[in-house]
Amino acid sequence: MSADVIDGKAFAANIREKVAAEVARMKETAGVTPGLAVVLVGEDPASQVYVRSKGRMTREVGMESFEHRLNDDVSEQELLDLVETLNADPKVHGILVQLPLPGHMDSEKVINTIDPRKDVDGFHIQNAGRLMTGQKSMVPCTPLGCLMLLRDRLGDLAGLEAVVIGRSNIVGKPMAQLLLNERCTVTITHSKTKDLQAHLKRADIVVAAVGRAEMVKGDWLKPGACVIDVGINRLEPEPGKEKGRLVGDVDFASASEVAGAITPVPGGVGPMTIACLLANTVTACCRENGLAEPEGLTA
Ligand SMILES: NC(=O)C1=CN([C@@H]2O[C@H](COP(=O)(O)OP(=O)(O)OC[C@H]3O[C@@H](n4cnc5c(N)ncnc54)[C@H](OP(=O)(O)O)[C@@H]3O)[C@@H](O)[C@H]2O)C=CC1
Ligand SMILES: Nc1nc(=O)c2c([nH]1)NC[C@@H]1CN(c3ccc(C(=O)N[C@@H](CCC(=O)O)C(=O)O)cc3)C=[N+]21
Ligand SMILES: [Mg+2]
Repeated sequence: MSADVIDGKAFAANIREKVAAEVARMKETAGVTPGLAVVLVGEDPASQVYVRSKGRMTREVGMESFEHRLNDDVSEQELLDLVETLNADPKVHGILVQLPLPGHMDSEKVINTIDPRKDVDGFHIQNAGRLMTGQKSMVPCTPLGCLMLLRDRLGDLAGLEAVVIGRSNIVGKPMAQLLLNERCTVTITHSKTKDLQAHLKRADIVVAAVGRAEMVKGDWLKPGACVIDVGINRLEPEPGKEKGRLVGDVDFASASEVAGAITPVPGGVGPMTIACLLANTVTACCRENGLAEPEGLTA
């Protein structure tokens, strides 16, 4: 193996330490405690684990955590009412509504009901528009975490060729926008892209956000490329095992023979997403209270 393995877990722990120090300072100097509300609709076990670990880490950095669990047969109006209540609650500085929502709900409407100043996911149309036009915004957590890892590894990204695989509103598009803001030359690829491998062969930076287990192979990559694997895919369990292994969208074994650096799954982008969610909550709370924003926690 030639690639350096990027330790997202350690990097994320470092960010959470910075967040914790900031939270302590805010309590002491301004008497405010940042609060994060997480809304989970339905009983999906994987989502419940994710919400629990977010809640634990929120409390570990000294912030307040508010968890709201609704049955999946709740009406859209009841969810909208809860969002409005959280918008009006001065103890809540960040609101995350876990996606995907049940099919009978209009996710766009729910997201756009969140007060954009409390939209720590950065999914509200105002935040997406602000990011696109270079105005101060809340930046989506997963792309922000990826950017932090890339900057740490590569320094100035200007002029580098970046290929983003996937064009979702929550990962691919904001990721591409952040890389463009860094003045990379950015290509966004997707399921209708004709020759993905031809694009990847030129890429100094690859961000894979597809949702297809181990799709990207090592011989598709430019030697020395920096590979950020966003995918979270659960394989079928091996015989006698209850749970399948967690893998990314990149075939780690072959890719690590060719890449210069690569994030593992688990232990790469996932922990960064949670750390950036906490960082965004601190940022939102500082803005709300007219406090100086900490360095190094935003894009
Ligand atoms: N680590 C973390 O913190 C997070 C991880 N994830 C994970 O990241 C992955 C992507 O998530 P998300 O963006 O929400 O997924 P979506 O399903 O919304 O988007 C997937 C994208 O991949 C594209 N795609 C599908 N098949 C191919 C293919 N064969 N070649 C090229 N592109 C393809 C799709 O193209 P098209 O648009 O044409 O259909 C689409 O744009 C998932 O595994 C998810 O679990 C997500 C969020 C956070
Ligand atoms: N409104 C909203 N915002 C999101 O940011 C959001 C969402 N909905 N819905 C689901 C996806 C997925 N996502 C993950 C975040 C962290 C890990 C994570 O911490 N993963 C760990 C390990 C997980 C494990 O071992 O089970 C890791 O990769 O090391 C995974 C997945 C955020 N998402
Ligand atoms: Mg996110």
